[in-house]
Amino acid sequence: MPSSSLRWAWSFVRPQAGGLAVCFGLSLAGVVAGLAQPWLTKHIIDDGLVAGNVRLLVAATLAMLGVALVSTLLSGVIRWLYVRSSARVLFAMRETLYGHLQSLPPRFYARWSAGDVLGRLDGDLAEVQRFAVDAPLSAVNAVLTLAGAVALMLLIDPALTLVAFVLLPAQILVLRRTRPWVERTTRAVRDGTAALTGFLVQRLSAMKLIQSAGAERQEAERLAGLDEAFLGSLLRQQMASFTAGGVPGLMSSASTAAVFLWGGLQVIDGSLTLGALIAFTSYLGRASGPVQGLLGLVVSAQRARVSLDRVRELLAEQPAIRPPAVPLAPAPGGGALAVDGVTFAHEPGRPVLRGASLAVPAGAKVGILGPSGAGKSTLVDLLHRHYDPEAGRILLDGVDLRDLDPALLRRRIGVLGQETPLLPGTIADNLRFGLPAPEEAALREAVGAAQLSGWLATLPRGLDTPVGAWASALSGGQRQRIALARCLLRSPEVLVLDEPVSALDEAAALRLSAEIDRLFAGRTRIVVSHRAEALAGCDALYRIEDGLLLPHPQAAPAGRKAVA
Ligand SMILES: Nc1ncnc2c1ncn2[C@@H]1O[C@H](COP(=O)(O)OP(=O)(O)OP(=O)(O)O)[C@@H](O)[C@H]1O
Repeated sequence: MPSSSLRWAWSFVRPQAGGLAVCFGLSLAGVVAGLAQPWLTKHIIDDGLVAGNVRLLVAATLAMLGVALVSTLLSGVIRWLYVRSSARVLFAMRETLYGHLQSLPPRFYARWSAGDVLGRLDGDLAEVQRFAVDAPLSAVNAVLTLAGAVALMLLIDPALTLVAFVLLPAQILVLRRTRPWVERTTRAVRDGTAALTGFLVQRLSAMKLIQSAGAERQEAERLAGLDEAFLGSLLRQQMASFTAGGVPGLMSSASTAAVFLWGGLQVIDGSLTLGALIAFTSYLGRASGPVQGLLGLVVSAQRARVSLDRVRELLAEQPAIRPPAVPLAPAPGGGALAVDGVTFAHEPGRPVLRGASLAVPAGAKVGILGPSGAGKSTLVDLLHRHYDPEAGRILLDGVDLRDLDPALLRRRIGVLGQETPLLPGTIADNLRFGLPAPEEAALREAVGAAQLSGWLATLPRGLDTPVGAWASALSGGQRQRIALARCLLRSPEVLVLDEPVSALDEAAALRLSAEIDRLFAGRTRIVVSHRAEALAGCDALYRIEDGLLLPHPQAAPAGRKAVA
């Protein structure tokens, strides 16, 4: 495993080192208690039963009971401490990864399937955490048990101990040979899980389309096809893991059989007591667990390595913007925007904007027209600093967006887009989303201005209606109005409207546009649309053509009402 990956995993384990160290210490006590039992068995048989010593028999049996009690208590405490530390490691990893995902641009979310990201955030992280925390604990446990058991076995019969472990080098060799196979098949299973989760996430959100298109059977068959492919990789991975674990396991059983044969012959000729053979085989049983465990750790290390690589692929994705080390204070100016020679490409060599320029005076309403795919949404994303221009700059009141605190910039420039995503929670939660704690009065005012009051009055729980159950029951207009109220609550200096009324019928679109004009009168507005009539009433019109922003003649049909 590359050392940088291990360092990354270790940085999450280190803060839990205290709790884990206590686990290690208690495990040591547990190992000693575990190893005492076969020794007591030996005394019970040889010195109690065979010698007819009742006092020793009772004492040793009581001691055995005490040891069992201590072992049980210790394992309870260890489990509690272990789960607490281990879960904290997983949570810290997941929170770090989620923080990173929050810094990634829309481009990332367009390229990666939700299922793939989820798979890495869930299954892969859990695999890494299991290895990072379980492995050291099980390794220490296994090494201590093994060392103790082997020492006691050597004490009982050195030659028999050699017989017990003669196949160990062969077991290690099998594991080394099967390693690439296990890794390859594990990656295939992880990828298959991601494909399945991705399929389900996409299909569940497009169920209405599937039903309308009558594609239920076709989609069910697709799922069955994915399941079939997944089963293939799962079986291959299981076979690889089985071979890597099962063949050495078989060798262990052969060693145990040899010990019984050799040791049994010694008991028959009187050179070994029956109690000693029973204790020896009991230690061998206790030692073969750790040997299997240590060999199994190699397999789980291989699986963790695949998962760690997959997690680090996510971490390697770069944010598109870097916040300034010391943000500049916003300049007073009332929201004048300037796009100055901006060039930007989503993919190398295919610029969407090439030297585009535009000046929007404070308080003006400017329309930007462009056919589908011209780069309108890309321009909006640049204005909201989801990306930075490759060349040129965008200025808000004369300050480069790159010099402003991104959170503050996104508060000052509001975007009302085509999509109006709602999060689980109440309607009020959705309105307040991202704001510290707006006054109740401000909330009511925004609701009134967005003309939501009438509709909310018909809901038994009003603003406290949970959106989760309702989201899909909300009409396009209701969603748009929630988005508008959310925007009003944030009171941006500049409002960017990216086809915000495209989901509405013409009459509703006209009404909402007129309201937006009234509510944001005097503030800078940029309206983006592919329809010229949606841009009537603008102070100036531009069109996006060949990556440039060119002045466009006012084209609203005479007598038509202004549309924002
Ligand atoms: N994440 C992305 N990766 C690669 N190319 C992209 C990405 N997003 C947009 N593009 C491309 O950039 C170009 C401009 O897209 P954009 O979404 O800005 O156009 P638009 O004018 O807003 O179109 P529409 O009116 O259909 O929304 C298109 O060719 C699009 O395919």
